[in-house]
Amino acid sequence: MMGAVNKPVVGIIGTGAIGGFYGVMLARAGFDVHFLLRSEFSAVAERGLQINSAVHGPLTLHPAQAYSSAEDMPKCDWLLVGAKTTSNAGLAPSIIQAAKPDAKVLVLQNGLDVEDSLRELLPESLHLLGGLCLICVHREGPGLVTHQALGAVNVGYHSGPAVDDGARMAIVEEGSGLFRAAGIDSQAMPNLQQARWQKLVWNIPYNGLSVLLGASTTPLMADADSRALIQALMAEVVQGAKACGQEIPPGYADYLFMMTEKMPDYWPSMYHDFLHKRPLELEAIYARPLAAAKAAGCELPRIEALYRNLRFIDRRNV
Ligand SMILES: NC(=O)C1=CN([C@@H]2O[C@H](COP(=O)(O)OP(=O)(O)OC[C@H]3O[C@@H](n4cnc5c(N)ncnc54)[C@H](OP(=O)(O)O)[C@@H]3O)[C@@H](O)[C@H]2O)C=CC1
Ligand SMILES: CC(C)(CO)C(=O)C(=O)O
Repeated sequence: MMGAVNKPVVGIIGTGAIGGFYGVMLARAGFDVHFLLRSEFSAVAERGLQINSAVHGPLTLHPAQAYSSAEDMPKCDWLLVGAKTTSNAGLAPSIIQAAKPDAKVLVLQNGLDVEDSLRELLPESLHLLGGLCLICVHREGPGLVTHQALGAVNVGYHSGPAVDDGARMAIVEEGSGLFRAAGIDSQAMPNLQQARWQKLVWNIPYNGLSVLLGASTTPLMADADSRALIQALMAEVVQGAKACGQEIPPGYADYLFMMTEKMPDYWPSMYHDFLHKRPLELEAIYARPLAAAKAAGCELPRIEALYRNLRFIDRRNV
């Protein structure tokens, strides 16, 4: 492992599949990484973090700098938020506690406008960024993450003290640079809103259908009816994005569809939430895109039907 001299101090707020994977990769690249945990704190404090990666092989971080309270963490330059969107507002006090006054807070989550509920609770001096993770990871047990495929993180600026595009892109590049230094692909995105819509082209069909139909990607891609449904849902996301002024590149939905055919069989993170009776990220992945499209005069009936089915399931899944 390289020395951490002059490298930014990184805090992981919510060390699950995403927080654990990227945190371990950054720590192994020599960054000084501190992990905030909740239910898995004791296990990680005792045994460290283990990533079983189909891409990088088995990766262990032991000891891991684990904390059950942000009050015990050192002040960090970068905070990577790896909790689900459903806990964002409640995380603000921990983020503030662990942040240097000019820290950068990078929200590694799916969905639209996920930074908004945090922004109003954070001091103006903190930079807020969004990160779109193209990766297949899930928690296998306490401190144990399975990484099946992919890994890139695309980063964009949301809000904060950087006043012009140049200053914003410099911070975004710094964020992308952290991941690249750890051997992870990362692009600096000039338009976070567009990047969030683009990611939804995958999450809106697959996350929801995995829960509704109880099926992972391989069976979903093997059946003519689910394939037609996925393509129709993807087309609606592209339409919604366009209505909101965000252009999805032509052929992008087809590219994602074909990429999913080549991926190993995968259960999206929403299915894991359903299985473990955790709240589903319906607000971020469905309600906000639907509301944004509606406000722009665009109805998305298939997405709306999927959303209503999922709300029914979510309410009964306690
Ligand atoms: N998994 C994937 O492949 C991908 C996920 N995403 C997105 O990334 C985000 C994170 O997903 P994922 O990593 O799968 O989720 P996980 O459920 O694996 O991880 C969330 C973690 O946050 C922790 N947490 C929640 N609240 C707190 C708190 N108050 N204090 C400390 N820790 C807390 C949870 O702890 P506890 O155990 O106590 O609940 C858990 O460890 C989601 O928005 C998801 O949509 C994006 C791309 C791919
Ligand atoms: C689209 C996918 C599977 C990887 O590209 C992903 O990032 C997700 O589960 O949100």
